[in-house]
Amino acid sequence: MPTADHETVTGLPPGIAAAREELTPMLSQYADLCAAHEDALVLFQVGDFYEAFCEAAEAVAGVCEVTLTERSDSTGDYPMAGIPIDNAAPYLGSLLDAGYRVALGDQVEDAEQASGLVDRAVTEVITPGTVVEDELLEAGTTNYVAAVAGGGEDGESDDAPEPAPVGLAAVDVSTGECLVTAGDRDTVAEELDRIAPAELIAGPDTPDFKPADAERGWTVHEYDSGVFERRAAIERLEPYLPAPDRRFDGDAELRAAGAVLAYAEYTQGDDGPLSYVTRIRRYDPRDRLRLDAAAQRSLELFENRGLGASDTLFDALDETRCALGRRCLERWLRRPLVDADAIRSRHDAVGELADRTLVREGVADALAAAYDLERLVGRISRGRADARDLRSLHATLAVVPDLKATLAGGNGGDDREGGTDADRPRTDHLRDLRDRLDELTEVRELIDDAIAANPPPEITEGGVIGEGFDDDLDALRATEREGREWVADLEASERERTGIDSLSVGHNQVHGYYIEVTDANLDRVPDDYRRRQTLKNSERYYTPELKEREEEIVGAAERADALEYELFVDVRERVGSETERIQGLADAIAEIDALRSLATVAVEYDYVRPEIVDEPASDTNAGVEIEGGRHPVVERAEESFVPNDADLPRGSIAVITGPNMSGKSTYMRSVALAVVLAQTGSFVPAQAASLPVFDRLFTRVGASDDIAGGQSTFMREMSELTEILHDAGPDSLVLLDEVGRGTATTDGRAIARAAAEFIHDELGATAIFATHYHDLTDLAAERERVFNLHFTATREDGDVTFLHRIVPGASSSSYGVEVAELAGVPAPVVERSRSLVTADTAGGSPDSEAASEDDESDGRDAPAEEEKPDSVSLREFLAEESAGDDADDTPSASDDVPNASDTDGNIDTPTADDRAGVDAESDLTADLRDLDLARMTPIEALNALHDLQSRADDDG
Ligand SMILES: Nc1ncnc2c1ncn2[C@@H]1O[C@H](COP(=O)(O)OP(=O)(O)OP(=O)(O)O)[C@@H](O)[C@H]1O
Repeated sequence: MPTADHETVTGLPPGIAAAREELTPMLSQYADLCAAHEDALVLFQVGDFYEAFCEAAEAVAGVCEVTLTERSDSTGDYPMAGIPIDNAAPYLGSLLDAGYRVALGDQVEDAEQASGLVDRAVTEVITPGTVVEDELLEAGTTNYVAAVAGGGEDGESDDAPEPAPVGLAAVDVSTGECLVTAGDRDTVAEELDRIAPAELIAGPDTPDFKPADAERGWTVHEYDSGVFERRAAIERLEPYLPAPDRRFDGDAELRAAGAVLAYAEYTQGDDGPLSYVTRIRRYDPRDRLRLDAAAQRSLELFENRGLGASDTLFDALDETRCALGRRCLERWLRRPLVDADAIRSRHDAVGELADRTLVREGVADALAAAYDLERLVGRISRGRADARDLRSLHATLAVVPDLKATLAGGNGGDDREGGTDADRPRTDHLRDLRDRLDELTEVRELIDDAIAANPPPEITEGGVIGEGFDDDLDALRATEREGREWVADLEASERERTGIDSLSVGHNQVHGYYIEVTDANLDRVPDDYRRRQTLKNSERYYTPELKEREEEIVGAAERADALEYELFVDVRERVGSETERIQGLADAIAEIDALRSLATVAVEYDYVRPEIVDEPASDTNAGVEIEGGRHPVVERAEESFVPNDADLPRGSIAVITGPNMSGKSTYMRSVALAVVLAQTGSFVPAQAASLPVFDRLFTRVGASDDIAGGQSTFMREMSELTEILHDAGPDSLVLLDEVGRGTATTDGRAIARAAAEFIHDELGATAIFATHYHDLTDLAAERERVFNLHFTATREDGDVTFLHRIVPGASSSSYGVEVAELAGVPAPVVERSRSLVTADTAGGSPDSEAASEDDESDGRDAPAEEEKPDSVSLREFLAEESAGDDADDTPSASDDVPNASDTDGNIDTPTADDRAGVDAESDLTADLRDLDLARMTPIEALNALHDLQSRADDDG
């Protein structure tokens, strides 16, 4: 994230401003462009370089690591730094990375034809969110610029019962995709995190949105407040869609959409509407499974900070063959579906492609030749495409007939039934996609006829238009060709005519064609030779005829080049007029590739189609039922992954205990990932699965598992918990992994318990709660829909083997000391820990492992440990805490605050004095239980805890 203050080097550099009155015309032109682009660093074309001057030059030299030179003219010396236009991309990339917007001040007039100063204008403003240069964009990704806007006066009326909605609009300028939505502040913040724009445009009444994850954060850019106004937004949007004020749900959406398009147009040279933004898609975030940034991060959907960067769910699913498919798959995974029929429809298609191996492989082969149509069509409509781009479009269109035939079973057929081609594809979904494969025959033929098979990268120097496309061009080329042939024959004919064997015919840039005769033969030079140039040992001549031919050749070549350019631009525009159809084709290809990718993964990694149960939660408690479920990413890294079942009725809470490293986190993530996969349209890694449709997925993972910076980890943990307790409902799936671990154990376990009770009693969400606080397993006895699960490990001669198998009931040992030993903690420390644990547990509970094994026969509803009274005193809490179940707790700052257990020193054997405080502590416990966590801000929660802790100290 850029942090530098660029004020001194965007807009007019102070050094130039100071000398403004006496600048030469060229620098004065530079100053004008700078003044008109206050928010950008202007790069000014001088010949083959983009130059910057004064302070801007220093910035360019520093960021791009190029030499700072000086331009001297009659008015003074100016620092100058430049980057080569031919190889500008890496330098522009560095400037964008450093947080700059860059305005390209190009020469817009042929330098040779200009009389006086060449005209220059800003043709493009390159910004992190609107960059379109292929070299600066990652293949197969999206790059959004977003704008957020309030609803204006209407939405902010004091009488409004609801908080004013916030509008959000995002455009990918490289592809033309445009999304618009609105919601309350939290919803929009979540959507922003999901979209992860590279750049955010802020208006006058825009709330301040900070990225949840600094590494995926955006650059915020304050932009002209006028474009956020309602009237301006309507005018801006009119060319894109008729009656825009009736097409959006409220002014907030309208203003955001108007503003983002205004900014996008500005960055593309302010040439008016972007013709390739043909579909402005409104959506409601509630129509998709809501996965906030914390969930995306902890489920490692797109990034994995622990393992290698490629070990993410997305990578595990990505078998796409083209950039279109990759982008589509990413979109799907960021926004899984919540409509059961839509989910089943994708499953149908994946199932069909999984069954029909030849079709799947045929489609893969065809798609491998597909280029990124979305970006191609963007370049074509922007008038930036070259002849090679049109050829790439042609190559992509050429695969469409194959793709259609393959999907119809014609090119590969049906390996299962070996039947005829009738009525294929079998599923509506694939049939519909096949029908949407527009062959665009006219466009394909036009490109094939017009554009040379292997055109050069330049479109102004000829060679881009094929033979036979245009009669005038063919005639010019014929003239040029004949002229050259005539010249090629000239040497032989002149040698014969003059008898000079050493006579030669040549050409150079300055003098054109010439006939060269050495000094020894000058006496034989015919009368019609005219002298052109004298060299050391020879003379160069031309003849009137040679001159005439030369003019013919040069004239024909020049006119041919100009004509080719005109023809090319015309073809490009004709192709551009089909933008919408090409985008429709791109969408269909993208979906086919994404579905094929999911099918390939399903076959290769043995996934199963999940049954989707979509009765409302109130009608059935049918919840998550998974047989032999696996973690899609971890299973690929483990030699032998142990599959586990999951049976989670709606509204139930599974409390999972077990040793460190036994697989608790992996298990709960497997369940959540099965839900995400199923709702994305994918099959799931399991032997069988039946899943409800969830509308939101929340995760809260323990502090030590969460390395994201920013807030204090405990603070962050509490903010996320607050959000869950506010927003989760009966259709939510909640994962809580070691909640409370970021603070002192006493506080942590109190929060964990209170949160679990609240989720059960008030929210009715389905939840999995992994914890080392073993007393949480009591909840199974106290609450109807809470049950215990645990992971087992075997201990032999002090060695621990993790079985990674989940079984009903609770476990009480965390094997923390053994894990510490495995990790290489020095032997004396391990031994001392062991003796402390033994001392603490002496006279304590029976062998808890044996107890929990017994519980297995009781099924999941049986409480695993001894029944405990409803209300546990703080003293008992503390005594339990000492039972060695939290040996892994990360020390935190708050651990330093003395609490009852710390000051006591011998917590297993309370003294008489201690007992005097029991009543007070019971009050404390009651107060603790009474904390209404869902309605507290994190700060209030912290203060309350601090207060309780101080009272515990005073009482003790
Ligand atoms: N079902 C499984 N089969 C095989 N290996 C597994 C399985 N589950 C987990 N593992 C392995 O065990 C390691 C630890 O798993 P995980 O992080 O889920 O344990 P944990 O119980 O949550 O540990 P902690 O309590 O210390 O956070 C994983 O990194 C993985 O390599």
